Amino acid sequence: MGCTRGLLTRCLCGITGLFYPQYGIVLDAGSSHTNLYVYEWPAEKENDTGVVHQVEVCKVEGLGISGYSQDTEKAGLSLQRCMKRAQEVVPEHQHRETPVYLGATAGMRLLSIADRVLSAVEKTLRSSPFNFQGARVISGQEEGAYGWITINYLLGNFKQPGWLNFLPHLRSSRGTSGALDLGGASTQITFVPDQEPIESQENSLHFRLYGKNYKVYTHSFLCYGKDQALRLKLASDLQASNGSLLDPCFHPGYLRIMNISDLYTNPCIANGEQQLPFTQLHLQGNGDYQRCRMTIQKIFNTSHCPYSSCSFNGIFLPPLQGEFGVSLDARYTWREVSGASQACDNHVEQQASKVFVLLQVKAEFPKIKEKYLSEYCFSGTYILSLLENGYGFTMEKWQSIQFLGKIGSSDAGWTLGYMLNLTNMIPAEKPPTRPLSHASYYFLLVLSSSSLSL
Ligand SMILES: Nc1ccn([C@@H]2O[C@H](COP(=O)(O)OP(=O)(O)O)[C@@H](O)[C@H]2O)c(=O)n1
Ligand SMILES: [Ca+2]
Repeated sequence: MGCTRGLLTRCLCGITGLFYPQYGIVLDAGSSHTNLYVYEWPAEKENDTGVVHQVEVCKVEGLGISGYSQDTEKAGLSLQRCMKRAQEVVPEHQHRETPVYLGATAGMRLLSIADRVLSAVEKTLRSSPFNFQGARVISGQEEGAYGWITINYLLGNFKQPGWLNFLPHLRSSRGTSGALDLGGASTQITFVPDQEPIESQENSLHFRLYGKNYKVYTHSFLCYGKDQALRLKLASDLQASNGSLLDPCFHPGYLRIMNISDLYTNPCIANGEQQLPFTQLHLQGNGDYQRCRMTIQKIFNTSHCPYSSCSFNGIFLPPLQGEFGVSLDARYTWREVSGASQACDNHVEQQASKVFVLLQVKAEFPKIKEKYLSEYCFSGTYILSLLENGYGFTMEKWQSIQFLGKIGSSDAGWTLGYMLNLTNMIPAEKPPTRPLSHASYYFLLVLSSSSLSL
């Protein structure tokens, strides 16, 4: 029964709706795969007693939507199973009022025909019984911002009134936690620096949340997610090869043949192809952690910095400040490599070296897909290089990194922050103790950059 049919039905739904939990759905269309999240919160959100939390994650089978550029219809069809799952999770009488958002990240930022893929995806989402609110490619800055909001919302760092505070030990002692997101095609770093003002305008965000102002630094490195970073590395190594590569970032015995044209199919690698006298790359692993780090190092250009301090490629990075939560995807690499969710310096180094041994014993990892297993050596080493050499997490700073999977029942990715924003669930001002009769005080998210459209 839908809530729009008939006056009596509408009245009943209006009254009972006060007591039903509410739902929102966000699809995270990443470069490598899509996840659908269902969030739930108590209906009475205006007095802020409730907490928005994740009740379901459905992993879409197949490729990320940007992988269907040759057959865009399939991008839409691939989502159907998870949309059906969402229909089971959200009670039927609430389908029509439940908003659905799709946000696509770096894979789609790199795709010239992203609009065509989005149209196919929209077709599927519109045909669902939910209240479809739009499918779009979010900017790297938004991805960083929403990831930061998610982590701090879930940790209770905004000191939201009525917060359940079920994880007091993770709550940041210094106000807010920084957010690190390590994806397949891009990586984001977002935190509140001590240093003010933030030297570069495009890295600067301003928020007013629960009556407090936050000046936040963020940067998204397109092409420096681990899948694209591997391409950057291979393209760089190839320049000095004859088409055969002995690669220290793959385990001994590993063989892969790649078409050079496939390697050069995206904007991350510019114009190198024409100069190469061969059409295929023959890659042979000869795992060596130290040498792997050296080859990875080449993709971080640290030769110039127009600011007081930089990460790499001339991008401003203020001194690191406070604790950092590493979101979702790095967890995969981390969990299997180290078996621990907490990182610390020496331990990290040893574990990364161990990858090479572990990779030879596939039987130890029966559940891991071949693709991920074969790239563990590169992935683990790349993440270490990025954090240490790219962002400057030195030995003592490692203590400040927490590898997060879930906080409570919710994944620590950008999607929750995205939904909180779009459903006006984060107030700019502290809500008064007595509920207001209207929702006008909700939400004022002021972002200084013009490129960020919220
Ligand atoms: N079991 C898994 C699942 C994902 N992953 C990796 O996690 C990353 C997820 O990135 P993503 O698809 O969200 O890409 P972005 O669009 O965020 O850059 C990819 O590099 C996947 O290969 C993994 O290493 N192991
Ligand atoms: Ca992602």
